Amino acid sequence: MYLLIPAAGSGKRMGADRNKLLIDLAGETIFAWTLKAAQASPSIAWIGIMCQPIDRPDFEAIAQGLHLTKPVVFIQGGDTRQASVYNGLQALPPEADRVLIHDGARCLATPELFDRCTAELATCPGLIAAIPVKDTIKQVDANQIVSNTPDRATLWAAQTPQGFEVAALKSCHDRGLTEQWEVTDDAALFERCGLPVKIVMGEETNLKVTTPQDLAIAEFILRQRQP
Ligand SMILES: Nc1ccn([C@@H]2O[C@H](COP(=O)(O)OP(=O)(O)OP(=O)(O)O)[C@@H](O)[C@H]2O)c(=O)n1
Ligand SMILES: C[C@](O)(CO)[C@H](O)COP(=O)(O)O
Repeated sequence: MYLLIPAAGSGKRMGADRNKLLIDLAGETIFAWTLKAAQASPSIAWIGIMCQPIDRPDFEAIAQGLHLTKPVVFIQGGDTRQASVYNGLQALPPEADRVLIHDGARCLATPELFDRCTAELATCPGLIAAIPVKDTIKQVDANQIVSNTPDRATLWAAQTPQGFEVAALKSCHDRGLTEQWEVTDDAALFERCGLPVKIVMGEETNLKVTTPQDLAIAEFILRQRQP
């Protein structure tokens, strides 16, 4: 399976002075933990990393230090996650017919999750890892008044990996560009184009390291995993 890792963000919500993927987390960078999971997943055969030029030397050094056995390609990132994935899709080898996309910031995803998504992607054109929401979710209007309480049984929190047929996702991204859709994940483009997106059970621990609080929680989870 081909894997694209969007890693071209800046980490504004982390409040760091550099890409948050370069922050230390339990002795490794966030980026290194993500790469290690991809390396340990038998189903992943090729890794493309979308990053900003300023971060590339650091990312290359980290990847080199991990002695990865899989081909790793660095790709110019874009101004948004959507643009970074667009660039990643253009850089896939022509023989790539399916692809997994996994946020560099979701550094706690297990190799087993990658493998489950890979296996499932043989059976459908699009999928996302997701978990059922535990909270009661309120929809709120512009005046901060609750307008609706959707049935929780229908609500799932989207994660990555997200996997797709390459040709279909490329045309969804092209349409997104033409129609100026702005989305926060690739599944949203698939959905807007009327294509089905299947759910694969995600992982409670597969959080996206977004804020300093997430960093502390991620550190706790990683320490628990260490023998
Ligand atoms: N222009 C961008 C923006 C984000 N990402 C990547 O998309 C993933 C999810 O984005 P997020 O967690 O929001 O990262 P940042 O954009 O870095 O964070 P923030 O929104 O707080 O600035 C991250 O792995 C991030 O590096 C990307 O490849 N290109
Ligand atoms: C793709 C994603 O990780 C799914 O949960 C998420 O949508 C990334 O979006 P963010 O707005 O950058 O948090």
